[in-house]
Amino acid sequence: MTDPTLRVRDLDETELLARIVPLLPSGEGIDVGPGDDAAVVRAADGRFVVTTDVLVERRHFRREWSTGYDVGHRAAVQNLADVAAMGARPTSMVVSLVMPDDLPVQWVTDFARGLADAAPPAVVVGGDLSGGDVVMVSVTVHGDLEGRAPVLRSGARPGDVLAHAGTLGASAAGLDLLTSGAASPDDGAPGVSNARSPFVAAFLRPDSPVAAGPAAARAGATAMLDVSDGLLRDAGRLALASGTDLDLSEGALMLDVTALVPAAVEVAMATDDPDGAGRARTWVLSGGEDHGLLATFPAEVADRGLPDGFRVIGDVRTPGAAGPRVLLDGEEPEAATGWDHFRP
Ligand SMILES: Nc1ncnc2c1ncn2[C@@H]1O[C@H](COP(=O)(O)OP(=O)(O)O)[C@@H](O)[C@H]1O
Ligand SMILES: Cc1ncc(C[n+]2csc(CCOP(=O)(O)OP(=O)(O)O)c2C)c(N)n1
Ligand SMILES: [Mg+2]
Repeated sequence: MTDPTLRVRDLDETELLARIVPLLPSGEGIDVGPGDDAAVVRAADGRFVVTTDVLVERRHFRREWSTGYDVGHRAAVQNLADVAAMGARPTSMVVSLVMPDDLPVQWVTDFARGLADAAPPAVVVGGDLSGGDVVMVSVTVHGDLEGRAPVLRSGARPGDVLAHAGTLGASAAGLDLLTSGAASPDDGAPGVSNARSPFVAAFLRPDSPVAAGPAAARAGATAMLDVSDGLLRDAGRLALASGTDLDLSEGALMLDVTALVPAAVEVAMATDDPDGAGRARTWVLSGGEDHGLLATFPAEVADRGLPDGFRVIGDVRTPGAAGPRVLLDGEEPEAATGWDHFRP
């Protein structure tokens, strides 16, 4: 265990890297890993998938709530989900970390451990360190299409089924539990938080069904994306790209809503809100950061059986005069809200 009083400013960059790099996952297919000016990674397919996302302190996480381990885990998962949503297998990632100089070194090594636990099947081949006023993480992940066509957002066709793999609303429930003060994350072991509430855990360390992405592609998924900003908002993006309507079934989402009712009641009690249970439905429809996979499949594929983890939550329809949009049991939802960085 690192001395908890040791700060990033007590070490130089080389010493800090010497503590981080041995913790990172390495593996096959890498000709040059961390330590040179750049990495060299083999790309068997002749193409590679690449995606990047940032996490910014106070915008995506708070250090009072998230340990370094949590942030490392989340940074990996958020990016792996984007590769999976193309139908690809994640292979390698580069990770950049900006941090204030009073950040404990233990936070940084916990970050590396969280990253290492969530990254597989991807390995870490490099990154960058810099000082800054807040903690900021940028991850770029590469993926292997294994000879298949990528699964785009634009391929849904009327008659396809709409399916989802992963959880819906649990992360948003966890965020509201923490924001309202109904739950606290500090009941875990130091370093690796061990939140007692499964919802808080879902928020701090989301779990994306990464292997379901390539499985969906192999099964013939026509379109796919990961749900980061909320089901209605992200489904709207898929509908627009495909030029179709997507009709969600309220009944198919009932179990997701029911699972969140205990959390909704806790938040309602903490905030004196009489419409407590209504929150559960809002979390399912508009909560983000669960990083489940939303995909469309031809009806024949659904008849034969969808890949593991996927279940039908709606269908794809010819758009009406209003243009491509998302419906709930055939009706326009009251408010298609979700996360937007510039118009919250
Ligand atoms: N600064 C940027 N420069 C170029 N392309 C960008 C930039 N920011 C976002 N994009 C692209 O816009 C699309 C949507 O981004 P985003 O909403 O972050 O996707 P996701 O939710 O999958 O992470 C992606 O294809 C992304 O690569
Ligand atoms: C402290 C804090 N407040 C609010 C949120 C909620 N939140 C922040 S970003 C976001 C949406 C997903 O992030 P984004 O950067 O849009 O990811 P992308 O769509 O690019 O994958 C949500 C729901 C949070 N995670 N942490
Ligand atoms: Mg993004």
